[in-house]
Amino acid sequence: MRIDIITIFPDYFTPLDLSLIGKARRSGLIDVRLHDLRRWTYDRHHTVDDTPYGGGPGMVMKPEPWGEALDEITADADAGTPRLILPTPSGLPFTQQDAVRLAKEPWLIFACGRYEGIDARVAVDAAQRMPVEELSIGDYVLNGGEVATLVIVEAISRLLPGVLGNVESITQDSFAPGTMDNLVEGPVYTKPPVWRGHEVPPILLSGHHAAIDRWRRDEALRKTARNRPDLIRRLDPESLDKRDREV
Ligand SMILES: COc1ccc2nc(C(=O)O)sc2c1
Repeated sequence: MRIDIITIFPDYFTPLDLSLIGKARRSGLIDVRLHDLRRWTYDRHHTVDDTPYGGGPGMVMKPEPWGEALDEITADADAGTPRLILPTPSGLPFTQQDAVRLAKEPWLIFACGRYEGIDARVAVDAAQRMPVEELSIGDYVLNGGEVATLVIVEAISRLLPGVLGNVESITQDSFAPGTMDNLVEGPVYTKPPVWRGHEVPPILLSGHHAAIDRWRRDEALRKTARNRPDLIRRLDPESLDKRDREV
């Protein structure tokens, strides 16, 4: 997968050099390219923003640098057609299902807004040449799209074949499509079996894998009901067995 990130703060993305994603980049599994938006400005101050039409507080990102940046980056005709992701508080909620869907894309471009946002015509103009998605990582506002892009890129990249050593862990993730659809993970434990008087639930030491799987699902249902009743309401009743309904 190729990922282009356009930002006025490229240094925000040094975390993508670390850990499993950094390893995947070095092995060529993921091709991440950072672009400083100011490269497409030509005044002395490399201006990327201006006052909003209609008045109001703050500044809006000018369309010209974005248009030229997207033109140049997407001119790479051999790379196919990218999907443009615009992180914004007003976007559609980004979910694990979106991560699974976007992990199948060959080429993503992230446009990191700052200030009050990017001139709306940038998305309209880009949509004439590629799919465009406005996504939000949550009901709160950040100072820009960089942190949201880091979150989305990590959620997607970890699903790519070869990035995580243990593929099995993906299927047990919270929200993972399939058995964990709309469920959060229950508690996890490791050695020692007793720590400060706190015992690991004996079932986990029993070696009875079917019973352990059942216990884990029970705990996931309990934790989801406690912390995310909104997800419980979304559960497909058909996906619940008799035991699930008793939990
Ligand atoms: C101006 O660009 C922004 C500002 C805040 C913000 N908050 C996001 C979020 O997903 O919460 S994305 C995003 C982009």
